[in-house]
Amino acid sequence: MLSVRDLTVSLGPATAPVDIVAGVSFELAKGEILGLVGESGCGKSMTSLAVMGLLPQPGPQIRAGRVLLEGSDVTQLQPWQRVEAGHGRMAMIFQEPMTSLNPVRRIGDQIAEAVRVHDRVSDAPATARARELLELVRMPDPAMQLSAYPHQLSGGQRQRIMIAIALACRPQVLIADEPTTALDVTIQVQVLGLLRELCNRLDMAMLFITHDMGVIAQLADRVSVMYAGRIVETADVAALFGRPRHHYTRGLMDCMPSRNFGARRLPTIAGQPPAPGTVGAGCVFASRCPAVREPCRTADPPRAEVSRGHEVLCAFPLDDGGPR
Ligand SMILES: Nc1ncnc2c1ncn2[C@@H]1O[C@H](COP(=O)(O)OP(=O)(O)OP(=O)(O)O)[C@@H](O)[C@H]1O
Repeated sequence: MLSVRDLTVSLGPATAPVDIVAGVSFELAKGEILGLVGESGCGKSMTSLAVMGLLPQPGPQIRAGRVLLEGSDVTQLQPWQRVEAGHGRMAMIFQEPMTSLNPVRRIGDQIAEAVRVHDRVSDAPATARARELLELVRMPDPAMQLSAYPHQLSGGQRQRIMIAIALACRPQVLIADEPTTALDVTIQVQVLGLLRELCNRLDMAMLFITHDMGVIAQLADRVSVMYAGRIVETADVAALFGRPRHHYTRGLMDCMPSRNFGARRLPTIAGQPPAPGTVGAGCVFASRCPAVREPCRTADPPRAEVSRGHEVLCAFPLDDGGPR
């Protein structure tokens, strides 16, 4: 459904670009959920905005690579140009629904507006579809919610409204950028359950961005781990959590509270990721890697398929990361 190949997003002039996303590739099949996980600043949001055609302007630019939606190259098209050209549909939801919802317009009007734009229908069918969308995202009493204002809803309900608006274009691919981070844990579980159900029911693919390994474990089918603008490991969720092969992935797992029950202090990965523009030759993780060897500091690591569907960007991957 979606194929991203060698995507590179850069800041600065073309003569001296600073890469904030460097050669990112992934594939997303119908109905599949791919988790994109990594610490703050590693380039998750820039990757998703580049895929959507929504990079902030002026600012970062796609310098290389391709975004293929059902085989059509949409790399340089704005979202509305994609729809007009019949290149399929993608939608995105963000962390804080209040920054996307208009506080002085009723929920029904905001959903119906999205329906009118995409389906080119008049007010009555748009409102009927808005109600259907509220039912689809399992809002209680949809008829009444149509006339509510955003401030009358809880955080979880507002995120359901954003999902309803995103579904108005009948997306083949939904990109969710930390949509549950601001919600408390019980509501988070409900919204994650809803997203999973919608992917199954609508055969919709989802790229789910988070810094939370626990959320990935609950929700995703496959996971890509990102570090300093690169995808360093991709695998099925079971393979990645059961047998991580990149030293960074192992480090992230070692930091998970659920794996350190009762510990007085959580382990950390010493050091900081390199700032964009300071990346030199060799592996980007070399300065923090507990297993670094001399070649890692000078030669770019190879991308190897260590088992079927399990890729790792490392010259000396872990081979003993069995179940822990
Ligand atoms: N509009 C912008 N202009 C210039 N640089 C930016 C812009 N937005 C982000 N960056 C930089 O690009 C890099 C990647 O940022 P990005 O927001 O994609 O990271 P992230 O992994 O999504 O982090 P977070 O989880 O904190 O959102 C960072 O170094 C960030 O400082």
